[in-house]
Amino acid sequence: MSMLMAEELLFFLPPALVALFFYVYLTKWRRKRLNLPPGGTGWPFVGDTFAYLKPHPATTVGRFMEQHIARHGKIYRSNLFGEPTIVSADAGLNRFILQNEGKLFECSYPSSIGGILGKWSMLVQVGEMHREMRMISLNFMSNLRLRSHLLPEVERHTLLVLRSWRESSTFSAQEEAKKFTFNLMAKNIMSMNPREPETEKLRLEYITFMKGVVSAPLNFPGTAYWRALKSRSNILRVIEQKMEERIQEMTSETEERSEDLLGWALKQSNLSKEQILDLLLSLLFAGHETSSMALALAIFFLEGCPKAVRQLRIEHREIARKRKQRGDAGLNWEDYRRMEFTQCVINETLRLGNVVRFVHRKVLKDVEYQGYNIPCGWKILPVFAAVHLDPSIYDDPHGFNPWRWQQSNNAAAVANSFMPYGGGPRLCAGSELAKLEMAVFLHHLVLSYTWELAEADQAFAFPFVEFRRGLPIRVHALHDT
Ligand code: HEM
Repeated sequence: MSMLMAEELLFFLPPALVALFFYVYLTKWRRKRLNLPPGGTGWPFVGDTFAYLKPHPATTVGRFMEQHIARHGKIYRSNLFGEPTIVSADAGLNRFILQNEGKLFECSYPSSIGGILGKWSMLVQVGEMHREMRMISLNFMSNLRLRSHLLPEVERHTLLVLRSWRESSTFSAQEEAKKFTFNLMAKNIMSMNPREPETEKLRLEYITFMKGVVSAPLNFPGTAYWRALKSRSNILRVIEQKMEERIQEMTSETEERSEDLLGWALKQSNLSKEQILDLLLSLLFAGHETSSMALALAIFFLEGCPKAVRQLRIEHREIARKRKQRGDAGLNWEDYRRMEFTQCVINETLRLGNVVRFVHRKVLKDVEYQGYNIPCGWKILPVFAAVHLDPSIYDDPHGFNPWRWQQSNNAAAVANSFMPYGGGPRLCAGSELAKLEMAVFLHHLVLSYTWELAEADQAFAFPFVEFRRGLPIRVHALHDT
């Protein structure tokens, strides 16, 4: 038997080697003929992945990116995540990539993300299924629902967090921001109430889960990925139980429950149970990590910019005065629309903090851009952070300057380059909710407290953005408001 195998091997090996030789030769020959963007391939197998992902301050692009842009320009080639990759720090190319989603390029996240978020997750789905899930999410966060339902909910959850802070106490602002956004999403997705043991248990489970989303997909006991997969099962069990309860209750549904996404998806969509589970899980993920980090970054940047806090306080005192005159207990949509300087603070926070630094795409067809060939099958990364910190677009790009959004001299260039929520057919489905959350939270924060850093801290891109020490702050209540 083994003799036979050896003979077979001898028979097949030479043609296989010849085929391999031609494959390598043809690939090289094709590459030589193509005008690929400048760059290199880095180390065997891993390429430049580790250098690219090396943690760096969130308000910078990191040394790897800086050096590569200086050496090769804003579009360069590399080898990242095990694939030949084009990296783009070019505003025009980034926009072109996102707007041609499904035609020339397609969303393509590493297998670790798909494994953890699930094969039906909206972030990894493409085509028809993505469109259906996107429609459900957009309906759920429609303008009408934002005004009528989500605004009061956001305010209620803001006050729950802010009223739990004790005078002169020190705590992690990042943790508080995460609690706020998680509880808001859990309530609106599945009608889970803050502070209840099952909500708190789910939140803690989610922290382990999150660590796996960004870890290497090594599935054996003890790894972050393995633990995250376990957390995924535990989280799904909770969501599944909620779903079963809901199906039972469908006939005698209360008014409040019919407002949540779970009820909506069960009633209005043709999705299977498995698909709804992954949809809810990924919305919990997309809607919680990003906006909480944006909020923590705003608290951090504002602490270093007392002039902006003073201006915010003036804006929000005026809004509070008008609300009082009306005799309203809470904010209404007109109040929110008046938060103009607040929107500048939010924009500047997203520009400088870059919560989502880049997105993953693959090339579906050979593309030519600015004379460069971008080959089909390659990975391509539009890096928003590099554009947002580009000195040729933003003056003093590393400084926190919310006023730049009031009087921009190069308004058109800025408008075309500012993409914190991505763009095209996959533009963030929760961008309006995220802005609302931040604005309402900042409203009550500046009216109720002053704050200072209890310990020096800095946000780092790991590449997910996080404060090393959790952003410890000390607060003092303002009694005059
Ligand atoms: C400041 C906060 C936020 C930032 C910076 C942000 C950023 C982004 C970005 C850049 C994308 C595009 C990903 C890609 O193209 O591959 C995205 C997608 C998405 N975001 Fe957000 N996001 C934020 C808040 C939220 C919130 C509060 C929700 C609410 C649930 C949400 C839900 C989603 C969903 C569902 C998608 C997928 C859209 C699709 O594929 O069609 N995001 N977000």
